[in-house]
This record gives sequence, C-alpha cells and structure tokens, in this order.
Amino acid sequence: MKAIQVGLLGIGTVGSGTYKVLTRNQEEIRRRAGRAIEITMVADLDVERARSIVGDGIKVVADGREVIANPDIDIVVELIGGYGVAKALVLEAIAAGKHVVTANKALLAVHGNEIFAAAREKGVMVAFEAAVAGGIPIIKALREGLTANRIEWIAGIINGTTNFILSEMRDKGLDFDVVLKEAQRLGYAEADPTFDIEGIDAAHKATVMSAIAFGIPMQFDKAHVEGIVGLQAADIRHAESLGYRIKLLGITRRRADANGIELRVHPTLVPAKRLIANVEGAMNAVVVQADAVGTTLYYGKGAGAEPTASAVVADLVDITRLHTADPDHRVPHLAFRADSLSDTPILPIAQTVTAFYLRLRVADEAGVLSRITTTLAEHDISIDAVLQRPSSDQKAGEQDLIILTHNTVEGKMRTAIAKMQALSTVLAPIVSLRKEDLA
Ligand SMILES: NC(=O)c1ccc[n+]([C@@H]2O[C@H](COP(=O)([O-])OP(=O)(O)OC[C@H]3O[C@@H](n4cnc5c(N)ncnc54)[C@H](O)[C@@H]3O)[C@@H](O)[C@H]2O)c1
Ligand SMILES: N[C@@H](CCO)C(=O)O
Ligand code: NA
Repeated sequence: MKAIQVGLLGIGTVGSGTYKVLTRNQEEIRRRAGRAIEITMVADLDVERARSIVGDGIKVVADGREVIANPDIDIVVELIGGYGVAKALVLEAIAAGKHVVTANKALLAVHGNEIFAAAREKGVMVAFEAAVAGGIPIIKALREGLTANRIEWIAGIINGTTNFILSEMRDKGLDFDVVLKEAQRLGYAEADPTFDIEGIDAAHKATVMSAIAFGIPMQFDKAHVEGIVGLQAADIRHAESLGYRIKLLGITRRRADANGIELRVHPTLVPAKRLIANVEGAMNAVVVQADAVGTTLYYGKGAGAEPTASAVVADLVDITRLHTADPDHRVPHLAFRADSLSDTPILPIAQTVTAFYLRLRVADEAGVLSRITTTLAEHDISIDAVLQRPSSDQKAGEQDLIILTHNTVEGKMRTAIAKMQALSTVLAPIVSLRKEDLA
C-alpha cells in the first residue's frame, strides 16, 4: 500500500525529534499502522538548517503554503508554535482537506473551538496528543481510556520548565535566572519563556484537559492564571517544614454544589507524601480523579524533542489507521460529540474552594494572634495549624505567623486577608498560597 505522506511545518526542537523518531522506528511503525508513514516535505523559515536535518531526499521549502498545496500530502504537522502564522496554516490545511497534527496548546486553548468546527465541516481530524504533557498519553487516557467515567477533577504538573526551576532552586540553591537559561538550552521552554514562568503554558494545557474531561468548549479566557515569579524561598522552606511541597499545578474540578467548573493554575502546597509532590525536574505528572476507576496517575516527560515527538508520531499512526473511517466513527475532538457539549460555566476564582497557607509578618506583641484568628473566624475560615517563626530577615520585635486553613471559599479568604492587612500589627504584605490535599 502507498505510504501516508506527511508534510512538516516547522522543524525546530519537536520537528527534528519527529523526523528522527519516524525514521528510526520506521519499520515498527509500518507494522503497527498497516502502511508506511513518511515525511516527504518540510517547510521552515531556516531552509538551510532544515536541509541539514533531513538531507537531500526530502523537499524543503520556506513557505508552509507550498506543503499545503501539494496534493500528495495527506497529513500536515504544525510545529511552528504561536497563534499567528500557525493558526492561518492550520485553517488552510483543513480547508485543503488535510488532516492536521499539532503540538500547539496555545493555538488550541485560544482558537480550538474555531479549528475543530472547521475540521468537522471538512471531515478531517485534528490530533494534539503532544499539546498536553508532551509524551504522556494523557489526551488518549482522558478521551478514550477513561470514557466510562464521570471525571471529578484533574491536577497536573504540566509545565516542565517551571517544575525544573522549582526543583533546581530547592535542591541546588541555584538562582531563578540560571535555571531558566538551562531549561531554554535543553529545549523545554516556550519561545517566549514568560509563557512558562507566568503559568500561561500550564493554563493552555489545563484548558484543553478541562474541555475534554467535562465536554465543554475551550475557555482559556476564563482560566485563573498565576505563575511562579512571585514565589519566595521562605515560603518554600516553611511549606517543607509543615510537610508540604510547592508545585505549579494546573487544576480543573467539577463543582456540582456550585453548578460550575474550576479552571486554575497557581503555585500549590501539596502534601509531601503524595506521588505528585515528588515529581522533580522537567518531568510532568497528571492525577485524574474519576468516579468508577478512582485515582489514576500519569507520569513522564512533558517536554523535549523525542518525548514530544513520541506523541506526534502516535497521532500520525492514529490518523493513518482512521482516515478511511466514517468521520462519525472517529473519537470526537473534545471526547464528547460536538452537538453534545455542555454549557456548564467556568467559575470565577472567588467561588473556588481550597485550603490556604498564609504568612503574616506581625509585631511581636500581646493580642496579635487573637485578632488574626478572630478575623478568620468572622469569615467562616477554620484554622488547621499555626506556626510562629522568627521573621525571615531576623528583625527584633517582629515575627512570621504561618497559618494553614481548612477548605474555604476564596472570596471569603480575600475579604479576610484585606481586613488582616489593615491591622496596624501586620507589618508587610500577607503571603497567601493555595493548598490542595489531592486525596
Ligand atoms: N519544545 C518542547 O518540548 C515542546 C513540547 C510540547 C509542545 N511544544 C510545542 O511545539 C511547537 C514547536 O515547539 P518547538 O520547541 O519545536 O519550537 P522551535 O522554536 O524549536 O521550532 C519552531 C520552528 O518553526 C520554524 N518557523 C517559525 N516560523 C515559521 C514559519 N512562518 N514557517 C515555517 N517555519 C517556521 C522555526 O524556524 C523553527 O525551526 C510549539 O507549539 C510548542 O509549544 C513544544
Ligand atoms: N514549555 C513547555 C513545553 C512542553 O509543552 C514546558 O516547559 O512544559
Ligand atoms: Na501528551
């Protein structure tokens, strides 16, 4: 049977990994897919570098439109990134009747609804396993493996760059900037690394998982996003001494009590004994809580050339197996059929329910603690633990008060923090971090 012909748009980190994996494992892949899958055309602005990767046997051009216009190309793989040219090329490829594979979570989280609608109209597939947690087959798990379940929540370390930064800072005492540069050198970071450190990349991925888990449209604009930029070493240490690790988590949770869905990314205290708390370096891990199966955990490399290529090539095999099937018999893009998506809203962050870690710099005098605990009680916030520590900059007459709370509605916590902040005995901005038990 004739080989399936693939056109690559962009041959940087993931593109070159895809070329290598497909070439090295050609024979196994042919036996699995039922026919050979070959990259026969590549578009990259840097034509010389592209040619140095694929040699002379494959046609290399600068303009992705030439790939799309080639009638022999069956599948277009978009590995350029971003929302600009990548969006235009993906929509043009779909319009030309090509199946599309992409690793571009930014594009899907922001423009996925439009892209999937165009693909349905044309009867083509858009596959995106590489877009979430790189090589971990989490899209496959959520859309197919867990299809019997009502998913309750998902919590994941889904950005390798920030997990790498947090791990190296903690273990080796290295500075933020040094570790970020290393993550860039290793090919983990986004073209614009603020997407990593400000939590945006994790929010793109959480948005995709939320849509698939709950059968809702992509709603990145409703996600609450905080990164690791403001995180202080003192809080990492205090969390450790209380038995917690701080991880940047992407979380999405069904809230039947509030008829809504939580969708948020923020640094989170997680009990140190949880498996996910021990995921280090650039590794990713996703915990899924579902009603029938219970808790499942997915762990592996979420970034890097070949781990991400593993997911891209898996999508190529899937499309090769399914492209002759009636579009109605394929797995729907968002796991639920397009006419059965739900309009359950994403809840505003004020309605989110979590426990909190608070650190207050206070005057070391009588009555301070009671004023603070009274304020919390007045807002229905119950305290789990309190620690008093010498202030981290060792000033006489000051101390740090560390408080862990039980679960509370975020809006109430915000009001209580504002009240405590106004007390004359609270001497610095209050640090607040969310805490999740993940049990
Ligand atoms: N690097 C990873 O570990 C990783 C993991 C998962 C997903 N992703 C996603 O994969 C995509 C690619 O990431 P990457 O790390 O390989 O990026 P990269 O910057 O290494 O590669 C992008 C390539 O696209 C080329 N390019 C740019 N504009 C182009 C245009 N207009 N036409 C043709 N080629 C063009 C560049 O020359 C470059 O070779 C992004 O969406 C990224 O978010 C990356
Ligand atoms: N920049 C991303 C790449 C994988 O999507 C990360 O660090 O996880
Ligand atoms: Na994946």
